[in-house]
Amino acid sequence: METSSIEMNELPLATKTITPPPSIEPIPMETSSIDELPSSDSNQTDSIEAVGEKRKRTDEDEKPNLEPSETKITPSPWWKTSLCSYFRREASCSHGSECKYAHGEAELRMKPDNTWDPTSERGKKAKAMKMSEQEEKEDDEVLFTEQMMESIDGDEGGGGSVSVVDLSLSKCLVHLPNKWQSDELKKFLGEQGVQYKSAKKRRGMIVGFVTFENAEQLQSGVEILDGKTVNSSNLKIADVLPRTFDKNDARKSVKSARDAVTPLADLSYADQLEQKKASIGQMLKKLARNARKACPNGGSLPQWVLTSRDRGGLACNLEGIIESPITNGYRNKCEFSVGLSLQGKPTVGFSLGSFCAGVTAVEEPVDCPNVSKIAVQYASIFQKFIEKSKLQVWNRFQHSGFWRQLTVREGRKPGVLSNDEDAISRIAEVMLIVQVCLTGSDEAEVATEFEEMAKAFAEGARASSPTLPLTVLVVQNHSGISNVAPPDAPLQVLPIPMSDNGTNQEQTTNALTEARIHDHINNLRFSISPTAFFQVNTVAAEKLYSVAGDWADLGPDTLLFDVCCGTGTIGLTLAHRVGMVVGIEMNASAVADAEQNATINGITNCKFICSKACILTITYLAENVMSSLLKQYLDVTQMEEAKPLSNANDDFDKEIPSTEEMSNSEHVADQNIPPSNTRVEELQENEQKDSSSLEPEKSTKPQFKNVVAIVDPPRSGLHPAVIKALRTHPRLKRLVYISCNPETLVANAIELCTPSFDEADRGNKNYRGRKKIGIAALARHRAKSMPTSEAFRPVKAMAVDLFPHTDHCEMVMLLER
Ligand SMILES: C[S@@+](CC[C@H](N)C(=O)[O-])C[C@H]1O[C@@H](n2cnc3c(N)ncnc32)[C@H](O)[C@@H]1O
Repeated sequence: METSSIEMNELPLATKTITPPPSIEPIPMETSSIDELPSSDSNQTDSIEAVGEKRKRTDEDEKPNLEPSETKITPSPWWKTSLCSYFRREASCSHGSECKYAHGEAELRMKPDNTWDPTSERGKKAKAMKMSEQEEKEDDEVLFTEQMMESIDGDEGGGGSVSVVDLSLSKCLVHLPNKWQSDELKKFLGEQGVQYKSAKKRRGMIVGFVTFENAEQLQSGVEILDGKTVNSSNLKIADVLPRTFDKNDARKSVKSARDAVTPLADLSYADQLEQKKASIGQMLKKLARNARKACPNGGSLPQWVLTSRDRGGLACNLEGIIESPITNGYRNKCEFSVGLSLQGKPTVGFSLGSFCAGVTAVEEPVDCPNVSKIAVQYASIFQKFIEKSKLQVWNRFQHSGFWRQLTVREGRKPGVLSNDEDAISRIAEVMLIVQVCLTGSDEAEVATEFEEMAKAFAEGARASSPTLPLTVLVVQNHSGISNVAPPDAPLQVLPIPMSDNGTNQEQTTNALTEARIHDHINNLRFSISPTAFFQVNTVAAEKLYSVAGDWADLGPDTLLFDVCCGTGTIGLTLAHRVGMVVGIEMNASAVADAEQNATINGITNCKFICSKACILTITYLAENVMSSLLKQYLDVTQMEEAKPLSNANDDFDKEIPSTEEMSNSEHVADQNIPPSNTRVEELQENEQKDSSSLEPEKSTKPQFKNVVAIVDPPRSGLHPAVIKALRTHPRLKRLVYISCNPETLVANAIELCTPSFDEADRGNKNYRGRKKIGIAALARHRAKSMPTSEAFRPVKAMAVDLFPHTDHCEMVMLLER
């Protein structure tokens, strides 16, 4: 089987060597056994930048400091607790029995913390068992923490009392269709012949709640419903955990905020890196497997697919994983939900699970190592304030309340890099964004609350030791279902009261009109507005951008497209290495930031293009702007050659995916919900206006020989039409894909890297099947309709860990043709 553990152990050797400081012993990279043997320097793993390199032989290795029993020295507790990379690869090792690493599974010992090398068979088995235990637990209980039960008798307004509901006679039904409401659930129960007292279901959740009249009804209902298939999902029956249950009850295991937000926090950082590298390796295998299936029948397979077997099934070499220079408190942006805790207390922190799965409890951000100390302090100040506030916290079931979310954004001083202990001194600016729902609120009351809130933040910041920076305080009004507000949700900057220094004079404020803070990347200063994207781990992002820049093979005659450019970070940090940068971004304030950032850094060879619409805009922009700019900046003879083999725009209108298709492709995972078809003309009109300034002015423009694109899309990946635009521009020979979601990178790479089908064999690109299919399968389907064009090939990939303690990881892939 291609995904077998043996193959995972055969990840290719890294070619990129990121040299650790001299005092640091290299770790045995290729084995995936990156748990180091302990040395006198307990911090050594923190300084090692990448794993994936070959283990290097050193003099130290020749004279192992941890001798076997022969020398009468007690062996280290770490002796033979990791597998030896040489032995694994070569079936021999020059250290023989003296080797401190285990030669095979039989020799392997358990680690002092009672765990096994995660790359060993026993390690993998233990991990799989832990995961399935976890899943079982999660399936058995649904954490139900809001007032739905109170209104279960049919009072949608929630006016009932929890005492009327007997929880021992209540059950949760899990895996119900998302769209159903109480009426559909009741109808379904009736059709199944299930008798019950009351049934409740909210749209947007997969969980419904049913209360029975007595134990017999409950038993019969469970028998009928358990495992029943509804819309191709099997129903599960779970117990209800009420909001008031005893958290310390050992029978009920409930996730903590730490488990929910930083699920890997209990692993060593070396093990986290190893796990992430292995998972990126799996993605590369998935790409090769799917590409093989996506190639036209009867044609020859591309070389990179044929040679994937030589690389253990990987689509291209995985060069290694670059670790984050800081692992604790690294997030420069933390979004804290406001809601009720398990005990029903107004809380500012993290949700313990997804609303869709019936979870709304919010717990304080205790022991979450990715959160900065400043952010935790502000969350606590805000929590104390809302405890006394007359306005209610947000209730997702009832869709009511006022206080919804607190976002803490931090800006670093230039050139300072330190560990978490210095976090406060490293942060120069802080922006607080408080999300509220103003619907139905009293203006005067709200004004008073805002004033009190600003006072509470200012006093809290001053009372902290050391004093916390507080630069901007913004309120965002949002009434949508989830806390993810659209970028144009109304913002209001609140004045922050300044200290009166003990005098009784009227307080002054920092009445800012512009809400922005600043951060620094590669010695450039970046201005960031409230809703603009900025990588949350700035120091690790520098490493990510530097890999992308190195792989892009830039030069003075390069025209660089920075697709999904945000505040312009990638293009601006690489501007000095290219002739011209064109950034494309849909968030208007991010584009304004990008332009300002070019100005404040004295960069003149960057152009940023914006549309405030959705994913369709970049489709249009990517295709039209790119061809327009190609005309401007590439010489005419080359343009002739560069004519796309097929007109990428001719079926633009038809390119709009149906909602069904979008949900199949999971392209709706973030906010990029496509506009309705009726808005397309309007969009095109606007974009035509935007791009009219890009009409050819050949005489005045420099000519570029080399066209490179760096794409950095959101989790949903690139829209199919953008993929087509990139692929059908023959001048674009090199593409660096940065991804925060390797699953969508794989899907997009299938379309970019598989050969075109003959006209006669082309499929219909829009998937109309009734069955939901995975994104890779959908990409294979779409690949069939790719206009005739030269395919890219994956050249190399690198994992970059921007998110220690979580299971997310960035991935960079170089594609060439
Ligand atoms: C992962 S961020 C990368 C931003 C930037 N490259 C950086 O590193 O700071 C993705 C960006 O793509 C933008 N975006 C999302 N969908 C887009 C679309 N359809 N067209 C243009 N930009 C889009 C988002 O607003 C966001 O700024």
